[in-house]
This record gives sequence, structure tokens and C-alpha cells, in this order.
Amino acid sequence: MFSLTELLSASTHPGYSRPCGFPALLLTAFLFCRIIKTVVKTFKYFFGVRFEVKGLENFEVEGPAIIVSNHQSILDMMGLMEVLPDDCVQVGKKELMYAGTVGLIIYLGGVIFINRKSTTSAKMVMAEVAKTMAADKVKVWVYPEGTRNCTGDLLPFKKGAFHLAVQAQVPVIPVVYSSFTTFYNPKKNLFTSGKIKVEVLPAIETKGLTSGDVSDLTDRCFRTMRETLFRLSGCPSEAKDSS
Ligand SMILES: CCCCCCCCCCCCCC(=O)SCCNC(=O)CCNC(=O)[C@H](O)C(C)(C)COP(=O)(O)OP(=O)(O)OC[C@H]1O[C@@H](n2cnc3c(N)ncnc32)[C@H](O)[C@@H]1OP(=O)(O)O
Ligand SMILES: CCCCCCCC/C=C\CCCCCCCC(=O)OC[C@@H](O)COP(=O)(O)O
Repeated sequence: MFSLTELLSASTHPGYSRPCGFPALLLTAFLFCRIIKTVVKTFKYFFGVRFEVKGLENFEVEGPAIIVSNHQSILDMMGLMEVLPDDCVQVGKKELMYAGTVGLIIYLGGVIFINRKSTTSAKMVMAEVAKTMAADKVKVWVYPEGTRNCTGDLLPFKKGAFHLAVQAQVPVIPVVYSSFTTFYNPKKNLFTSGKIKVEVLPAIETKGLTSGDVSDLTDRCFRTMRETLFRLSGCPSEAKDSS
């Protein structure tokens, strides 16, 4: 079985020997992703969630990139499908792979699985991704908070996404979703209709940066995304505090 990542890579890598029936497999993978996107995009009508998206043109960078965004809940999967570029795979925790049908869907969708409990093995996977990004010509979507967080603020960022960007020398594109707290809180059984504002921010270049610059890059991204989160969620005073 071939994941989307392998198929995308196979389509561009000169040394790759193509499996029998390759074009059919590639077409199937693209069709599969299209179907998942189309289906998940209809969920918003059932749940009464509206999306207001700005800055989609910022995805149009040449070549691969790392996309980083805030992660509040399962609802993000609807938000993800609203804006997900066609040439993009996600980084996810390996436990998701064993989640039955959902696991199969995301495996076929090309998700790169990492073991969050082992920094060494996660770093090895990320280093491999950095090496193959250029050949694969794919964008990689990472949730730098590393876990779901529905507090209305950001958790401190993990550094993996930024190491990946620096190692591959590709830009970082931040994406921010406004806070769901006013209309969605599973602990309080609150789920009413609401609007989610999404903003794709301008790419942050990493050309010439080295591993010594990763902390600074992480901080810059964090501050920009936090300000944007508060602005989109209508908390201007907190946005001012963070700057
Ligand atoms: C259409 C398609 C259909 C398909 C369906 C699609 C739906 C898919 C939905 C999927 C949804 C999925 C949603 C989900 O599943 S979200 C959960 C899974 N995702 C993540 O966890 C991603 C974010 N995490 C990271 O990037 C972490 O950094 C990792 C896990 C890598 C390590 O975490 P850790 O906890 O250890 O913390 P740390 O970051 O403080 O790092 C510790 C130290 O290591 C250094 N370091 C870190 N990395 C690197 C590196 N690469 N090279 C060299 N060094 C590196 C780092 O500088 C630091 O050192 P120092 O600076 O303090 O000295
Ligand atoms: C009720 C709303 C419906 C939302 C739409 C769901 C559509 C699902 C269809 C296909 C895509 C399947 C992707 C499901 C992936 C679940 C991602 C997720 O949220 O994983 C949790 C992980 O990040 C962090 O885990 P922890 O917070 O550390 O534990």
C-alpha cells in the first residue's frame, strides 16, 4: 500500500521504480483526498459553523514550506479541510494510526506519524522529512503546540516544526484560527453555531538560518500567531500585552 507522500514522491523522483499500476494508484490517492475534503467540508452545514478565510494567497510560495497552526479540538479538522493546499501532508501523533477507520483514512491521506514520547525518534523522522521535502515538493502542516488546546490562548511552541523549516531551508507559513471558546466547549457540553475566522499569514523566510536561530524563529512565530489569535478572537488588550 502506498501513502500519498510516497506517491507524490514517486511521481517526481527520477530514481524511483514505479510500481505496476502506478498512474491508477496516484489518481486514486488524489481522488481519495478530494473526496475526504469535500465530505468534511459539508460538516459545517450540519454543525452550523461558518468560516471566514483571509490570506489564502500566502500559501502560493514557490516549492515546499512548513505550515504551522493553532490546534484547539477535533473541529480543527473541518478548519483544516477549508484551507488545506493540495500538495500538503500533516504531522500527527502515531496513536492516530491505530484509530480504526479514521487511522486508515489519515494513513492514506499521507500523514507523517511521530512518536511524541520519544524526542530522538521524532527528531529522526523530522530530519528524514526535511531531506525529502524538496524531492517530494510537498508542504508539511505541523501543530507546534503538540496537543489540542482549547483555552483561548496558545501553549508554548515545540521546536520540531522550526528545526524542520531550517533544515530544509523552506519558509514557515503561520495559519491562525480564532478561538472556539464562545461556542464550543465539550467539558461544558456547549456546542452552538458560530463563526471561525482563519488567517493565513505571510511566509517567514528561513534561507541562511542555522540551528542556532531556531529558538528565535520559534519565538517570532509564536508572538505573531498569538497577536493574530487575540485579534481574530476579539481580545485586543491581551494582544497588546504580548507585543
Ligand atoms: C485530505 C487528506 C485526508 C487526510 C486526513 C488529514 C487529517 C490529519 C489530521 C492529523 C492531525 C494530527 C494532529 C496531531 O496529532 S498533533 C500532535 C502531534 N504533532 C506534534 O507533536 C508536532 C509538534 N511537535 C514537535 O514538533 C516536537 O518538537 C517534537 C515532537 C519533535 C519533540 O517534542 P519534545 O516534547 O521533545 O519538545 P521540544 O520541541 O522542546 O524538543 C526538545 C529538544 O529537542 C530539540 N529538537 C526538537 N526537534 C528537533 C529536530 N527536528 N532537530 C533537532 N533538534 C530538535 C529542541 O530544540 C529541544 O532542544 P532545546 O532547544 O531545548 O535545546
Ligand atoms: C464533531 C466535528 C467533526 C469534525 C470532523 C471530523 C472529520 C474526520 C474525517 C477525516 C479526518 C480524520 C482526522 C481525525 C484526526 C483527529 C485529529 C486530532 O484531533 O488528534 C488529536 C491530536 O491532534 C492531539 O492529541 P491530544 O490532544 O494530545 O490527545
